[in-house]
Amino acid sequence: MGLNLLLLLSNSLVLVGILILLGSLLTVRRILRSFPEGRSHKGWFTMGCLISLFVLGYLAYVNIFWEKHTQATDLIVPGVFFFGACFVLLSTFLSLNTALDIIRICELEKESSTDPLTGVYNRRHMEKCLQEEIAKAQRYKFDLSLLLIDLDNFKLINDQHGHQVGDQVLTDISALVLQELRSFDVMARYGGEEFLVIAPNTGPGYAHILAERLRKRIEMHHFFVGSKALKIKLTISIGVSSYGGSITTQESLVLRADNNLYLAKGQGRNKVIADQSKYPLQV
Ligand SMILES: Nc1nc2c(ncn2[C@@H]2O[C@H](COP(=O)(O)OP(=O)(O)OP(=O)(O)O)[C@@H](O)[C@H]2O)c(=O)[nH]1
Repeated sequence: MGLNLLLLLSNSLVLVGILILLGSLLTVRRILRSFPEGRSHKGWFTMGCLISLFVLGYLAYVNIFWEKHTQATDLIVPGVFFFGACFVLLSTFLSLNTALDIIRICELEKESSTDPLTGVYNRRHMEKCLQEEIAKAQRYKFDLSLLLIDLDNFKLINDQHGHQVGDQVLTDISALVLQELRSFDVMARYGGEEFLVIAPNTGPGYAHILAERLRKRIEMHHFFVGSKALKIKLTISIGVSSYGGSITTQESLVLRADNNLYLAKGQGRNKVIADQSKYPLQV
């Protein structure tokens, strides 16, 4: 191999290697933008610094050995540099794709478990959570309560102010209720204007207190909707049920909460009826 060709080849391998490393840095930048702050973020930042150091090393190498490659074996180091850079690019590229795939899967999972209007969980996800909580209550003898919340005379809001205002009220109510719950409580939209709260580690007494707190919070609230000029008052009724006795299944828990909600509506609305044995379960 001629000397000029040897020099051209060895220097090109290192220079192209530098370009490939710069390409990897761009990929690392995209990964950093995709990840929230945290351990992975710090790890990828370190990776970016290391790649930058590699670039400096490659530049120093070309600078020192620009005309010093005289035999075929001198191609080994530039070759290792080149394939090393390819390896870094491939690793970062595959990591980026994996990260984007994971983000997409998380988004799909979130979409499939949340209600698009209010952002709280949907009924499907609620049923899954409830099943898990019942299993825990059975196994570890934990308390468990359900709160079935229904907006009072909500049809009137839709009829008087329109469906869009009704939607806004539903969204605001979800946010208000969520503010009152603990992080491990689960709130789901159970139906049109019905919400269900799963309260783990919560017995009948505290569930009743929680439901009363929610009822009062909504009663005191002024809903400003539309152009904010529209001030709406609204109340909710809540049926509460608690795990224990004959109520040990998903169906019986929901049915008891539903029966209690029915009683609350019957007693004039804006009311909480908690699980009490004096009300027989009506199937
Ligand atoms: N805006 C809006 N309205 C909804 C939605 N889902 C259900 N609704 C309305 O909720 C209303 C429920 O009416 P009803 O079942 O008669 O209950 P209510 O008027 O709240 O009366 P009570 O429950 O007996 O106090 C209906 O007008 C539905 O159209 C929704 O996603 N958006």
